[in-house]
Amino acid sequence: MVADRYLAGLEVYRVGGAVRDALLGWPVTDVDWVVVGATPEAMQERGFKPVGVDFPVFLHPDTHEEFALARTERKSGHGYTGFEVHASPAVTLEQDLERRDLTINAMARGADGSLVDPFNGQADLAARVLRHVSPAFVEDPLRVLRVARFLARYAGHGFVIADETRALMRQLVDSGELAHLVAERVWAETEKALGESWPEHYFTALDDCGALAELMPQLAHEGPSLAETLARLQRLPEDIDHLDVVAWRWARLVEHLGAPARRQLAESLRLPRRVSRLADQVAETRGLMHAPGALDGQRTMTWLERIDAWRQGEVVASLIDLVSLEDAELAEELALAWRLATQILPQRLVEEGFKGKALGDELRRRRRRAIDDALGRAPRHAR
Ligand SMILES: Nc1ccn([C@@H]2O[C@H](COP(=O)(O)OP(=O)(O)OP(=O)(O)O)[C@@H](O)[C@H]2O)c(=O)n1
Repeated sequence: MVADRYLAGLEVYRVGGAVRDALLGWPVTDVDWVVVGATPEAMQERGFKPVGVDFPVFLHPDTHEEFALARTERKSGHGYTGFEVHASPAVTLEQDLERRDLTINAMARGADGSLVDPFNGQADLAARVLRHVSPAFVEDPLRVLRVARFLARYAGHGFVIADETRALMRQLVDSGELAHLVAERVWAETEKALGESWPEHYFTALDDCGALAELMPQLAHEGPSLAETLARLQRLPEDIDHLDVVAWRWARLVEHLGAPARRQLAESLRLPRRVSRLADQVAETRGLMHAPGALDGQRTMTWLERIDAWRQGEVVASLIDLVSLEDAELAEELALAWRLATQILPQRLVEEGFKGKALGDELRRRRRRAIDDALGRAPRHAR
């Protein structure tokens, strides 16, 4: 770092997640830096590229790491955007650390390797406590979600939320400030939490402070106990791509909701289409599993149509895998039915001279016959 000519003479510190994760012995991927005593002009003269809209942040010309000028923030309106940012060469490192959310995120590492830790983040890290830095915590409603998300990341390592911080989270919820969070931010935090190792802790932490009832009332109020719902998060099909884990976990979370509640939730969070679609497909599959009576051809066809199997064949195997977690026999029937149905190729029917509506009708008829054959062969059907 000393050899870095862009930084020569600048007072810079590593901050935030990079310092925290290094102390935990975790791999550090991106490093955030704070610069003390500099002006935006000086940064640009050195070749740093300004990127911050709301506050002065610059990208390093070579490494593209983020360098933020030390700043303070004061609440000036609602929500997480209602801030007055004050960055000047006079702002100290301690002041910059003080505006941060958690003590474990409010440590800095100097160029000489020394740790700057005015809020005892290192002690909280050792004691496995997520604790707010100052009463200003309540100025940013997003922090309720951030703390819950950090718990989803660290709970398995013994971390808990400090009682006083829980009280502030509750206070933030009671103040009504959560209503000012935009859907995209709520989903962005939720999406990250769902990708963590212990996502269920995100939802229990939100439930404990009343935020779940505000942000996702359908989950807080409908259906079985939250604990029962959350137990499903760790039960996923085996073969899914790790990039799809978030969508699958979300789908498992909402599968018990009726279609209107699921739709409301998807709209209120502005879920990406692929996430809400998978949720619908999983809910349809749950419906099929819990329908009374034995599986028949009609029901199988309806399920395949509702999950859009003919156009999205790649998801069917995973849905069947999901069924197998609860009902191996049913999964076997579905797998056989699906395998035989996919052997009916539209191209063959075209070659036989079918076209237009007749083609669609014939395709459906033959697929149905293949499914009926498959179910006739399946063991349970013979009972
Ligand atoms: N609402 C927020 C957002 C960010 N921060 C501070 O800004 C730092 C960087 O934020 P971010 O990159 O979102 O989080 P990281 O702590 O780096 O965590 P992650 O590992 O998730 O990137 C945090 O450590 C924290 O000090 C904060 O205090 N309040």
